[in-house]
Amino acid sequence: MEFLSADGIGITLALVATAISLFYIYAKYKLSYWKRRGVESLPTNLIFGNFKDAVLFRTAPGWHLGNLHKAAKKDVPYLGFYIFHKPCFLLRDPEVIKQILIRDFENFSDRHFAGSEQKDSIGMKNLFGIKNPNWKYLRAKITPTLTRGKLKQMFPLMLETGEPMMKYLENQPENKNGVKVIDAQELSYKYTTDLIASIALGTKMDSFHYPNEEFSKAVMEFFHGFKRMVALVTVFFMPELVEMIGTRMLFNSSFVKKVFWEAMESRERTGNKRGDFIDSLLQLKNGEQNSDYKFEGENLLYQSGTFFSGFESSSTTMSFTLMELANHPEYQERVRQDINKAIDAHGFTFDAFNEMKYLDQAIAEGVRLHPPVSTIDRYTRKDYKIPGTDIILEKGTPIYISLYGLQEDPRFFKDHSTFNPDRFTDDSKVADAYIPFGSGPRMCVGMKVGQLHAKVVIAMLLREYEIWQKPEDKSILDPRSTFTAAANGIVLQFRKLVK
Ligand code: HEM
Repeated sequence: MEFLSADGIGITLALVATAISLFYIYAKYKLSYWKRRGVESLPTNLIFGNFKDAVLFRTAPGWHLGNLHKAAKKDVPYLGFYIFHKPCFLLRDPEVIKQILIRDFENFSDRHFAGSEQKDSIGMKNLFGIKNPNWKYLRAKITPTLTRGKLKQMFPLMLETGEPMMKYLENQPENKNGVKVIDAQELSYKYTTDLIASIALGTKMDSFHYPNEEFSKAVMEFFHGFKRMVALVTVFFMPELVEMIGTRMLFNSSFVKKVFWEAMESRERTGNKRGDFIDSLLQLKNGEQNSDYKFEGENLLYQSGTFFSGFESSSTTMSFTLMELANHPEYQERVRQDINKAIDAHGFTFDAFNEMKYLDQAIAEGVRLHPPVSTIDRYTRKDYKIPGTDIILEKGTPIYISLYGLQEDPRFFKDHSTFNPDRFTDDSKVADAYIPFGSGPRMCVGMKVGQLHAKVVIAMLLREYEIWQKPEDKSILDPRSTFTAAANGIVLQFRKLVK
C-alpha cells in the first residue's frame, strides 16, 4: 500500500482548507441576502439556514415555522429566513397579509407548494396544488359543488358514517368504573376513512367492523405514512426537489382508482344519485368544457383527491378540539348542553346542527390553537415592491404564513395559549390574525364541509360520553408531520353518561 508523501498530505490539507473557506464565503454571502435588502432575519446555520430542526424531523416543520415567527422581534411585520440557502419570506402582520393575500392577489395567486412545474397525481393536480390560469377556472367550477345545498345532501352521509363508530365504541372493553380508553385521533381517522369512501368515492364502507384491507391501508398510509410525510415537507418547503422524490409518494393507490372509476361508471349507467361528490363530478363531466381544462379522464379523479387532504384537516379539527374539551370539563359541559338543546328540539337534523353555536365557538378555538393546515404559502409571480417601503421581493420568492405563530401571537390574542371558546361570542371582535382557513380568493373552499364533519362527530360523542384526558397521556405533536398530528395519539378516557 502506498502512503501519501508529506508533500501530498500538505497539498490535500491545503485543498480541503481552501474548499472549506470557499464554502464558508459562499454560504455567508448567500445567507446575507435579507440583510443586504434591509429585511430583518434571524441567526442562521451555515448549511441548513433557519430550517435545521425541521429538515432533520426534530420538530414538525409547521411548528418550526411557528417558532421562527415567535423568535422575531415583537413588532416586525415580516421576517426573511432561509431553507438551506434559499431565501424565504415570512409574513407576521395581519395588514401585510391582507395586502398580499387579498389586495395584490394577482401577483400571489399561486402556491409555492409543488414547485413551478405542474405534476400529475391525485395529490398535486387538484384545486389545492393547481396553478393559474387553470386554478381560476377550476375554483369557479368546484365552488358550486360545496354550497350549503350540497352540504345538506352530504349531511345524511356524515350521520350514516357515524353509526358503525358509535357501535364500535359501545363494544370497546371498559374497566370496573365503566371507563374505556380511546385514541380519539385513530377513531377520527377511521371515521374519516369511511367518510372519504362515502363522499369522495361514492362507496359505503365500515372500517370499524369490516375494514377493507387495501383501502384502509392506503388511507392510513396517507394519514400516517413516512413516505408521505417526507413528500409533504418537500412539496411545501423544498418543491425544487419534487422531481427527485417523485410525486407518486404523495398518493398512489390503484385500489382507490378502481373504486372511483367503478362508482363513476355505475352511477352514469344507472342514473342513481347519492348526494355525494361523484354526483357533482358527473355533472361537471357532462357540462360545458373549457379548452384549457377538461373534466374528463384523470382530471376527475384528481378532484376527488381534494377530499383526502380536506377531510384529513377536519379529522384533525375534530380530534384536537375534543382533546381541548377533554381537558376543560366546564366548556365540555356547555358544548354538551348546546348539542342536547338543539337535538332535543329538532332531532339529528341539518337544522339542529346550524343551531349549535357554542360547539361552533369551541371548534373555532380548537383550530386557533391547533390549525390543521398550519402553513399558508404563496410565491411572487413578478418582482414586487412592498407598499410603503423600498423592499423588493424578487420574482419567485416563496412567501409563508405560520398559523401557529400568528394565531398564538400575544399581540393579537389575550391569554394567547389558553383554550377559551368565549373569544368567539357574537359580540366579540375576532382579530384579523385569525385565519385558520386562509384568506383571500384562495382560502379554503371546503370550510363549511369541514366544520360540519367535525361538528357531527363531536356531537355524537359528547351526547353519549363524558370524556377526559389523563395528564400522563398528554399528546405531543408529531415531528415528522407537515399537517398537524399527534405523535402519541390523542388518548382519552370515555365514560357513558347516565341519562
Ligand atoms: C376544518 C377543516 C379544514 C381546515 C382548517 C382547512 C384549512 C385550509 C387552509 C388553511 C387552506 C389554505 C388557504 C389559503 O392558502 O389561503 C385550505 C385550502 C383548501 N382546502 Fe381546506 N381546510 C379544511 C377542510 C377542508 C375540506 C373538508 C375540504 C374539501 C372538501 C377542503 C378543501 C380545500 C381546498 C380545495 C383548498 C385549496 C383552495 C384553493 O387553493 O383554491 N378543506 N384549507
